Amino acid sequence: MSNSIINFLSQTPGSTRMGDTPKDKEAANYIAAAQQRTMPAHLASPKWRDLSTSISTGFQDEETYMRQREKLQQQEKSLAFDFRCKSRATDKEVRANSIIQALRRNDNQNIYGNATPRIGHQGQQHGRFAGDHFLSDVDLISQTSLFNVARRMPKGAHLHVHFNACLPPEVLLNIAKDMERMFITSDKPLTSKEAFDTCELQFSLVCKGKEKRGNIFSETYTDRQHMPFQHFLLEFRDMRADMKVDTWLVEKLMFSEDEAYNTRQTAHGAWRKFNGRTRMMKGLINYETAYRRYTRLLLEDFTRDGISYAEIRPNFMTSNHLLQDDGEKTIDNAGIMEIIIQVVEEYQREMHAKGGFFGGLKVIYCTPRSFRKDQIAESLQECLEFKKRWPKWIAGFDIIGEEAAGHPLKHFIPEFLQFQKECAEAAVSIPFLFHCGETLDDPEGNLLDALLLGAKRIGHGFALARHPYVMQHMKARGVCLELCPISNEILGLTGRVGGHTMYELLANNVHCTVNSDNGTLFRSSLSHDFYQVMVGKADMGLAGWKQLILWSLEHSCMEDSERLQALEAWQRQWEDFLTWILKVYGPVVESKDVASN
Ligand SMILES: O=c1[nH]cnc2c1ncn2[C@@H]1O[C@H](CO)[C@@H](O)[C@H]1O
Repeated sequence: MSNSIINFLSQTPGSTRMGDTPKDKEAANYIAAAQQRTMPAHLASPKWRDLSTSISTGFQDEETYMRQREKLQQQEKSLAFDFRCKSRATDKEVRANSIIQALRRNDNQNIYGNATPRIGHQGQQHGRFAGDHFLSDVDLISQTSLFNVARRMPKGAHLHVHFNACLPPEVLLNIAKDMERMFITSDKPLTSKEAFDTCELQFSLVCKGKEKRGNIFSETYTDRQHMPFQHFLLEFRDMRADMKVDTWLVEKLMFSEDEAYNTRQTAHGAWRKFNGRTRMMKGLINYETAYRRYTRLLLEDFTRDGISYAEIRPNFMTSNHLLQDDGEKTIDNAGIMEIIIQVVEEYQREMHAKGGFFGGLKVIYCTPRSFRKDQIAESLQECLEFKKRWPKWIAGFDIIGEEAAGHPLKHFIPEFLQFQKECAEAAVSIPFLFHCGETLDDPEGNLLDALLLGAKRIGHGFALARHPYVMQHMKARGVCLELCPISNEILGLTGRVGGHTMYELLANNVHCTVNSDNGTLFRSSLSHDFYQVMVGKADMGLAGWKQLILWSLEHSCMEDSERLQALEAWQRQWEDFLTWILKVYGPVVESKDVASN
């Protein structure tokens, strides 16, 4: 570089140093020192006090070079998010992790390696691999041993799950089949193959005499006329001999591979399909029988999936109440809370009687971000009332819906501040658990507002990696992220899990948890999200999974006594899980290793 350029770049004329370098150095030392403080004492190196000279670059021989390289690598590893769990791993955990890594290799060879390659552009063949698009791999995933392990793993707390979209679609469709007053509507008559493919269906329970009937399969069908669901099921058979009605309905509710990943799909396009599906779910869940059964089945599903505590997000709207089964009377939001509480308490009693454990469930009061300010104020009021009435059951408050399309957090600042004031006066604590940064770049500054509003956790936070200053503040405050990797992939933030920003966020020691968001629509469960987190990076292991689980318990809204109980139960389950891995997969892996030696 010529001297004149150096002088131009430099703040100090005549200096050979570039511009802000001394300050950058100071800042780098400062950050490294801060990170080092969290490192175990035996690994802390005093040389780190000055980064620019702590590592020499002139080496006389390869051996010295390699020693320095090794040291640097060790120091970097010691800053990794999973280092604490790795360095404290028990013998059993070390063995279980080697088994898990061997299973990953076996799956790559036996499941992905043996599957027929796919044909791409101009006939190019693409081999199958773990970590490819989730919906491309989902059938292979269920055949892998790693997924079997993920399913069996006790996962602690599930902190981000939308209550209307967490169980397989068949569940609500089957309940609806028995409802006499259940009607189906469509935005167009189903008179062509194209109409079957593109129609948007909705369901509603309508009381006697209030329906406006029509036949969805007739040319004259219009204006979302109601067709009894039971008639629809019978007539569908005559219309489509090529397809079972159950299959068709279930497929309507779930994202397909081509829909999510075809080259022309966009994040906004995926959200339009997503919103159509949540509208379809709405009428399937908003009546008493469905709501009760769904709550119960969800608890059973949590137990099967190794989840021992959850904070669920029902969508509360003052304009949208639950119906009684005849479609006549409505049940208000307080009635919804009562149903949830009854069903959960009953389940806990049953579990307890069987010698099992379910650590409980709390509700995150959610309301749409598309609401007007007065509606948000009303929702906040109701949330506060609920907290006073059922202190143990309300975890926090959140606003939901597509972030890029609805109101940003800053739109509601006066309402949020007023709410905080009223909470303080009532001596109750209702943390904000805001959805934000569920975008590539957070153009509206929602992450910043979440920080200023004192949010306890962030739903998603995908964009946080691009905001290092906010990120450092969040770390300092102990804010935790609720990652939803499969959701983010399907809703267009990353092509494949390996490109998810969680790996950068974790590398920066941001506390994170793993969550499923809307498993119904994504063909997934929490086990699938844990699976994806593992296969997204080669260096993920059991210690990483464990740290994410421990953070889920630590950052949940449980009371300390509840948390302690949940942690103790989880520790017992974790030991059983390790024993299970060693027993079931130890012999398989070890005999294979012997065979390949
Ligand atoms: O990832 C998400 N971000 C924001 N809102 C969501 C997400 N998933 C679901 N919902 C919202 O929750 C309601 C029930 O499913 C839906 O209305 C949807 O907009």
